[in-house]
Amino acid sequence: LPSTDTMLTCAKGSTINNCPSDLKESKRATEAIYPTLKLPMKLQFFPVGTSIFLLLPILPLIIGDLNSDRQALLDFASAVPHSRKLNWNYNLSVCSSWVGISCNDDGTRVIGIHLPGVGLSGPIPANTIGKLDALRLLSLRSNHLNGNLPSDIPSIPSLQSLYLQHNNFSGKIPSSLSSQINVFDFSFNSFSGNIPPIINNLPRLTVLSLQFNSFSGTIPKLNLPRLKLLNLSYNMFSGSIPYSIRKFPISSFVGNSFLCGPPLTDCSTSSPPSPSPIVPGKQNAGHKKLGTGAIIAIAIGGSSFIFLLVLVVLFFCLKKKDSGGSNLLKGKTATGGRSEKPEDFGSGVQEAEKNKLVFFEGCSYNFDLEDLLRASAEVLGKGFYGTAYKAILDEGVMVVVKRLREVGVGKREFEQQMEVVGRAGQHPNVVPLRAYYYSKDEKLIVCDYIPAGSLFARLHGNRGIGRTPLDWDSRLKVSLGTAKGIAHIHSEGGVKFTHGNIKSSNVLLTQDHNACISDFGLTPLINFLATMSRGPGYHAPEVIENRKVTQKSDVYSFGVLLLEMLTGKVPLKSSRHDDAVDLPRWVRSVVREEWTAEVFDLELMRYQNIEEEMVQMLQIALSCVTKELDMRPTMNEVVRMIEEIRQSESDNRPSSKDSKSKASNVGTLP
Ligand SMILES: Nc1ncnc2c1ncn2[C@@H]1O[C@H](COP(=O)(O)OP(=O)(O)OP(=O)(O)O)[C@@H](O)[C@H]1O
Repeated sequence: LPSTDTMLTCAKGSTINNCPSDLKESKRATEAIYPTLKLPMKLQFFPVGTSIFLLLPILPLIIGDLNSDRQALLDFASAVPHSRKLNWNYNLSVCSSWVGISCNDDGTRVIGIHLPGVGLSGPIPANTIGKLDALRLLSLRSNHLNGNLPSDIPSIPSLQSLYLQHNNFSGKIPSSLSSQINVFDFSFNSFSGNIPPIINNLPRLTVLSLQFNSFSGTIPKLNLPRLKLLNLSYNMFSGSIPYSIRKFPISSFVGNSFLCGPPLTDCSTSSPPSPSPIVPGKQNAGHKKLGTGAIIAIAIGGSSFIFLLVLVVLFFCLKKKDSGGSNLLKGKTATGGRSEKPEDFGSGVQEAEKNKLVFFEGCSYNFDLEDLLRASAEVLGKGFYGTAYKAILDEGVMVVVKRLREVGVGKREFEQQMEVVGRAGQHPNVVPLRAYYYSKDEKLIVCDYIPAGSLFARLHGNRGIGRTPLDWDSRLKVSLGTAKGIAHIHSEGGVKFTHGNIKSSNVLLTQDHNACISDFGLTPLINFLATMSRGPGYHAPEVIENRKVTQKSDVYSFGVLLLEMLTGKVPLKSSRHDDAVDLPRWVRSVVREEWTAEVFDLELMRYQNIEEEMVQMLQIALSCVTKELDMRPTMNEVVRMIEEIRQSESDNRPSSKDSKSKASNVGTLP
């Protein structure tokens, strides 16, 4: 270290040129890290300051900040080649613009690196990622990284989730691990050595995935109370499976020839582990030489094995060719979903066109098509736009992938429409859209998974015992939310932009009944006849007669949706629902006969003092389903009218006795 005097000389100087040359670098670094702190200039007045100044250059090492995080990331990016552009530019904001980086709430530290499938290759040097001492999640899966994992990475004190699967890392698991780790995925690499006993020092560990590596030795006694998922399959473990992990399924252990004990075969019946006779080496120096017979037997066995292997590989290659590339997502029908045959999605994706998922602006996800195709998935259902799949990506991110069929436009038109759709899709009542994909044979749309199901399912599903009806307050909330979502789509997309497919299965609900509208803006992309073939339940008369889709035809469909919520009836001629009717016509006829109270869903009759609100909602619905489109309100007007229901009600909430007379007023409406 330079002498205190030299330090002071430098500290007193107002410009960097006053520093002796050996200190210029350190002063520069200090000022880069603390651009607003002029601490060194003030230190001259306080003797104690000298020692603080001495500490300054190493302070970032002790207490990291965003600048040190940025530098560590830049060091990583410059040392590790990557084929995908990361936008890690010094002039851009680390927290909002750098691909794959997430920060804490106040934007002062990097807490997540999420770079799956970005073409990272080669080894990771020490002192890069390992310096990010606030990091909680590191996902580098599905890259081409190799070499040893630097020991400073898994020992980052705050690290909770480590996803390194599908790379080519080798060497041992580092001996120092953060005690915060709860997900440890090293699968599909070339790691070797034992499972270090230190793994027992991870009390929070819930996932330990080490499958498809070259780990060997006996499995240590694992004392991990929170462990939910364990996979040690396809390694070279030997000996008996410890009691503490025998509860895990057989799939957790298969592929380890010398491993025994439940759930695999009993140790007494399986052959004891023995050194490999095939590759005699140093370890076998003390063992008996093999006889000629044994060598011939091994040779015959070996060549049969290779022959079989070639056959299996050939079989899979042919199968792959057959299905157009099928290590793709296999759906399983969701519980309660339609019982159709699961399909592969992405089966038409050309190899050359992979990784061209286009993310909508503001989307912080960073996965690629291959991640989607590899993710575990289930079929949610089949609509007329195509099949919807729920896909769970590695970090637990759930998305819905819609595989569009009957797309009747070219790539440019598709992309232009997606631009508008992306712009219109940013609203709390619109399902967040994340990405799309277009190729000759495959068109996909990716959006968030909304957990509590659709309005259709809540209104008409599970009519049996244990059903919880959707109460009136929730229906009111859903009506307003949906109206706001559609109004937003109309105003953001421009006058010609329509939703085009408003119906209760396209209104998705969050746990607290916040409504999100989905599947909008797709009508212009889809073959119109395919659209119409689904029945006229929600379609305005002009859509059926003249194929005239406008924002006013959306208003009509929304009116039908309101009637569906008020009556509990399905607005379709459906063989599967007995109470499916042409709702606007039926409601009008009942109201005309002044039996308005009869239209309401019996399930709503148990709630007190809601008739006035229901009647007001019925008025709004009927104004939306007016045959003359010019007489229909705009969606903004509909929002205002629904908002007024509660405002007027909060002043003067009527008793249920008034309902009969109020209900009869509906008959005077258009
Ligand atoms: N983002 C999502 N989150 C949760 N469930 C969804 C999501 N998108 C669709 N679903 C559900 O998946 C099922 C199939 O949806 P899909 O949109 O493909 O068909 P649909 O709504 O029945 O018809 P259409 O194609 O006309 O919109 C429906 O039950 C729908 O409610």
